[in-house]
Amino acid sequence: MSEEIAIKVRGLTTAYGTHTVHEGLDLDVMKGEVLGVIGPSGTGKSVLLRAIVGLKPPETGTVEVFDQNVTDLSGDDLREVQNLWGIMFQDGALFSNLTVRENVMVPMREHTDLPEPLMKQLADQKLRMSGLDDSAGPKFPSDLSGGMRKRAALARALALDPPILFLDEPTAGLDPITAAGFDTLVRELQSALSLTVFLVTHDVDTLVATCDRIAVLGRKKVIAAGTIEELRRNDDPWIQDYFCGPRGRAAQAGES
Ligand SMILES: Nc1ncnc2c1ncn2[C@@H]1O[C@H](COP(=O)(O)OP(=O)(O)OP(=O)(O)O)[C@@H](O)[C@H]1O
Repeated sequence: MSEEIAIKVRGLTTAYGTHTVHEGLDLDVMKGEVLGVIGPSGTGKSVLLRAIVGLKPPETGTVEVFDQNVTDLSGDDLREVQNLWGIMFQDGALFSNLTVRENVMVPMREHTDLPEPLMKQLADQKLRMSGLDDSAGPKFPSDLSGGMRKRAALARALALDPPILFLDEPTAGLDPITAAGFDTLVRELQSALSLTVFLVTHDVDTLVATCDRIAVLGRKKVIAAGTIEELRRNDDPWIQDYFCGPRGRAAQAGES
């Protein structure tokens, strides 16, 4: 991790109708870190991710990615900046009518003019990097297990070699062993590719296994950010319950 800021969010306010989700939210994601984003259900973790990547225009505030203000971009400018990140949505969001390999090729088709054979080769490479063997490429998403679908979605997020990866609940719905395998993969890829990772999760095991720092959302803002050790010393009741309640203690025991 460097001291350089990869993503800088300042004064972010988002709303749906009269419902304000974030109000004056500030957040820094440092280059090369895995930042976990946690908080009670409905505090706006997914909306924050969507606001950063331009899918939910904010009411006010700015988002800078590598010093470039991405808040007001549209058209070609937005498309260009989208090459800086890959996104793995909560449900994987694979196209069910495309093979796994074709799914990984979708961002390449949208953002590059690479020849078809090279796209196929690169897609297979991303699938292998994500822990799938060559037999997965020609299959349809429905032919894969939940864990394999998550890996395919990760391969698609990595399709354009982005420096930043957004993961929304990557281990949700996986059994603990498959989830642990996915956590290891994320950490290995982060280290091999020097990725900056923004990871929304409820899974305390995932936080312990993958994250350098954690940001806690609550009361429409980031109420705390730091390492797990730092957050364990925070006296906010939700944070105490999260890290020092039974599940947090179990994860801590697994860590030592
Ligand atoms: N498309 C939408 N239209 C209206 N309200 C929305 C929409 N998307 C999200 N919201 C609202 O924004 C708030 C934050 O939602 P969000 O999904 O970001 O929460 P979250 O912290 O990710 O929750 P969870 O942990 O349950 O996934 C919620 O009150 C939700 O109902």
